[in-house]
Amino acid sequence: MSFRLQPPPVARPNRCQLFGPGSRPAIFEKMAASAADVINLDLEDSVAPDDKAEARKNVIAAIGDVDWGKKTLSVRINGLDSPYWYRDVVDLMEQASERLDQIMIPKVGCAADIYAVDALVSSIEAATGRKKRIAFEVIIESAAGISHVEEIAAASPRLQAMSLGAADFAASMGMQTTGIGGTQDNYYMHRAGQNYWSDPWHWAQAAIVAACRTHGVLPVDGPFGDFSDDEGFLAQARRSATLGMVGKWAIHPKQVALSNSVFTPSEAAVTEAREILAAMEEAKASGQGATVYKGRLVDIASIKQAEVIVKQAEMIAAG
Ligand SMILES: CC(=O)SCCNC(=O)CCNC(=O)[C@H](O)C(C)(C)COP(=O)(O)OP(=O)(O)OC[C@H]1O[C@@H](n2cnc3c(N)ncnc32)[C@H](O)[C@@H]1OP(=O)(O)O
Ligand SMILES: O=CC(=O)O
Ligand SMILES: [Mg+2]
Repeated sequence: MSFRLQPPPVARPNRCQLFGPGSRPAIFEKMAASAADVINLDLEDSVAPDDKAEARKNVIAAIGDVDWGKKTLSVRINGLDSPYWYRDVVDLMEQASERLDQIMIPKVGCAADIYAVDALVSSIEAATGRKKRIAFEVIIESAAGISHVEEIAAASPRLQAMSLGAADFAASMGMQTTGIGGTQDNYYMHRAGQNYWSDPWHWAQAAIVAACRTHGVLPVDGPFGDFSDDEGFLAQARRSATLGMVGKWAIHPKQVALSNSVFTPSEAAVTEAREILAAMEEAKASGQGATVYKGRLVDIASIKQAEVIVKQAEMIAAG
């Protein structure tokens, strides 16, 4: 371990982030009744330009009026390249109730983007005397965002989570696809007459996880557009969980249970992790740094691996 310790991220469940357009208030109660850990009311790309002002009003009213329970309540503002974002921030911070937890900043390209929003939010917090310090989450969804991912992860103590936005990311990178996440037909290796599909999102996800883990931010997988394809969603989510991501977006309510099922450690995984910890306790008691569990090596690193799963399960249970 480096002399500089890896900071832990915020301890709250983030297995699924359910999105809904701010221009569709009829679904807000349904979002609140869902099993998602995080709710993202959207002012950005699911809202048409003519509806931006109305969506902002809907969202501000719903933050105070709807019972969001214990969920993390986040609003996705418009991008800093738009004429809408400053008004999103000012109105949310001046008019929304203290129930608002978080602001999601889309299409971040560098640390200065977060600095700009932080300066505005900090000033309004001080001027209005808001008690709850607003947290930030960001979306990495551009070539600039992924190129500057580490400085972005380190940009503000407000930053709690970072998502990969596969749709805008693909567009910004010039990728030849209109699919949002998941397997891409033309991304395969060929050998001996067989095609083997590979994962075009993997490198960006791994970069995000590394930046997040370095700076104590939750890494999250973004949208999977084909909400008729449950198996495709599950495969994408399982790859993300295996890489170290803690959750995934749902762009349709049917994806919430799928995401929760993947990002909640299974009973079997938790039992095995506890058994590894017990085996290592026994090994330590007899002066050993390594031992054998079910025919395989476990050592001091295995304690940390097992603790990831046990802590995640305990944090979710505490809820
Ligand atoms: C690339 C990105 O930026 S992704 C993030 C931005 N995108 C979004 O926020 C889109 C979020 N999703 C949606 O807007 C919608 O789910 C759509 C447009 C994809 C589909 O909406 P619909 O055609 O209404 O879906 P469908 O008919 O299957 O809905 C089934 C039920 O779920 C409800 N529902 C639909 N979407 C949502 C949602 N996001 N949250 C909660 N409930 C929802 C519907 O009202 C309907 O309820 P009912 O059974 O009581 O009538
Ligand atoms: O905002 C999300 C995306 O995939 O783009
Ligand atoms: Mg996007």
